[in-house]
Amino acid sequence: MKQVTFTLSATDGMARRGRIDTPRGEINTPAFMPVGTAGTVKAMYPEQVRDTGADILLGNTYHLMLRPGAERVASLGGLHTFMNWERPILTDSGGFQVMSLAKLRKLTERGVTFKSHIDGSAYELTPERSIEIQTLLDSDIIMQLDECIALPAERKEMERAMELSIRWADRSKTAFNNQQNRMLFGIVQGGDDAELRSRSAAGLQSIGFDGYSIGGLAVGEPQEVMFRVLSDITPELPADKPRYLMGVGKPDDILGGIERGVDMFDCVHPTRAGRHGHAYTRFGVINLKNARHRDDHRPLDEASPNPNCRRWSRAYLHHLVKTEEILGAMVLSQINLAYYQELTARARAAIEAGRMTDFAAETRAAWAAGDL
Ligand SMILES: C=CCOC(=O)Nc1nc2cc3[nH]c(NC)nc3cc2c(=O)[nH]1
Repeated sequence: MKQVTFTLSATDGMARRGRIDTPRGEINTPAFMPVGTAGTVKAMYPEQVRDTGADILLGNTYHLMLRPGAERVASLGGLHTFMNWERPILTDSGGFQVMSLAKLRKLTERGVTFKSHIDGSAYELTPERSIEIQTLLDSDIIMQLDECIALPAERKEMERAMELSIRWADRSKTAFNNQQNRMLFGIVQGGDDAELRSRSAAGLQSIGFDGYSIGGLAVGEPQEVMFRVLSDITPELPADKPRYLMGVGKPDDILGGIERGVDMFDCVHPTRAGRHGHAYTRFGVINLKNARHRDDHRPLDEASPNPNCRRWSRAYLHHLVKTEEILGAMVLSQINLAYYQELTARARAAIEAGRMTDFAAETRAAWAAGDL
């Protein structure tokens, strides 16, 4: 009997409020998943990540298979024990990062061979090996190996990669061997072509997955292209399965994705932006590198529920960022992750109350009015 299940509890337009129940705890959707690339959400203790409101975090197969290695993590008790995060973890299949990070990549029907960007050692990633790695990590939600191409692209190229990803989806499903204690997601590809996207969605559903990721987006296309693809494809996906938009995004991307029926998001942006001195508040993003903050004794937002938005002056945060002090990365990573969790928590409440339209309008108005 499947121990990881999705329940839809409310809808408002295309927006959905749901919950994924797993042996390691529940995931409230819409959900934002902090990225814990190499077994750590950078500059954060796992307890702090939980305190921001995160139910689940993401681990990257590519990084972990290179260092410390999937078999080593398994021998040390699995990724949850290794990193002291006992709640759910989603892992990616590694395909995207092989194509964006690895050297000397060779992609064939079998899979992809590559050289590590760290020490040049040789690896092979196939649909079967990716499932094996994610199972060794003991991940709660795992991904098929897919081929994601950058946009813009020729239709022939989008079609080739989409069809390969469906064949790899089938091999991934077979290798998954119907494990009951974790979910396997298929990944919809097809670039910005509605017909290819429809074929991908139909092909994956005929194989059958526990959830459906929407891949091949946030790869350089304008936001309106991403939104059009989402509006077209979410109605073609099963209503009773989670939808996960990979690698997205900034707050306005996430709000637009929720409005178009997406349940799960992941992005390095809040933590990476924090390390680069950008703070997300309900008024929008503030660049604390800017000299205008040098004498500003005001906190970021004294009405925020987050103590880190109330206890530090902008001048001090500016100082930490300019001097590249480690505390700057710590404080701003926490502020940004907490903001992303506050945004998704408020969206969940709005959908339950049937006021998603008002919530979206109020949120965008605050961003526009931004007194930064
Ligand atoms: C990430 C979780 C699972 O990922 C996979 O196993 N494969 C995969 N990852 C992606 C990651 C992306 N990031 C962005 N923008 C920052 N776009 C992305 C697109 C894909 C994609 O099409 N496939």
